[in-house]
Amino acid sequence: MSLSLQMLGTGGAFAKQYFNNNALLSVENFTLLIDCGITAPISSHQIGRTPDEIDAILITHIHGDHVGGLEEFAFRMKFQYGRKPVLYISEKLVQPLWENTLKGGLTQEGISSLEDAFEVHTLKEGIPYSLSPNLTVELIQTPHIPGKDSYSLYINQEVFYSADMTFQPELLMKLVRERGCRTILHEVQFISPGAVHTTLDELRSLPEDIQQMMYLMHYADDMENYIGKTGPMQFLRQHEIYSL
Ligand SMILES: O=c1ccn([C@@H]2O[C@@H]3COP(=O)(O)O[C@H]3[C@H]2O)c(=O)[nH]1
Ligand SMILES: [Zn+2]
Ligand SMILES: [Zn+2]
Repeated sequence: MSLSLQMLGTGGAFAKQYFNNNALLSVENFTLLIDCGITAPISSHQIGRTPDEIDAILITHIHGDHVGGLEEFAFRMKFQYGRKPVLYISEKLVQPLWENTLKGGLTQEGISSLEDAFEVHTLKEGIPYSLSPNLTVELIQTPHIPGKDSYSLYINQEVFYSADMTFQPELLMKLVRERGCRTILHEVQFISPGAVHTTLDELRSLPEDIQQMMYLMHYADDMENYIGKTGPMQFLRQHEIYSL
């Protein structure tokens, strides 16, 4: 069963030419929104998608470009569509997402916890969960900011979707050599050192066969300057529909 991918945005946190790096992943009649950043509402609007068409949201980590659109999403679902959005999230992110990101805006009569605003499904790392009959997602914790939990995704045991993360060549090699990974959607930073992200130079150091299965995302506004400089790796384009 092939997966359909449409990025709501492919930009890094400070990009202005591209929306936040959020993805619509569809299989059969089920659509998952991977991260819901500040620009998710305007980007969805531009492609004519409304919140009620999204069956579930999954959050990788708590930065604005990944969670900044959740307040609007929850309020629209409550007041325009009369129901709670389904939210898949690491058990470790529930408390910080509510206490540090959403509590201020969403708290009112009838809403005093994350569960009051969303139908929350907590996920443990390392376990594939069935979100729909043809979609499984496994959280893989990957390093981003020290002390801040962040989770990449292993989708249907064949597609790796990186959260924001530092370069983890051993993980990528293991996924491809031992776990059947055939497609990698990876964040990229053009300027070294990566610090909290993975650089283009680091990705270019991977074996050629792994670069061939890689699409680049979460990039800066000068992406066009790097066309032709990424070896076999291709840039994902926002709003284009890919069959994975
Ligand atoms: O220790 C830090 C924390 C943050 N930042 C910047 O803030 C951005 C937050 O969103 P992001 O994770 O997509 O990208 C991050 C970086 O651009 C950083 O350079 N070093
Ligand atoms: Zn980010
Ligand atoms: Zn981040």
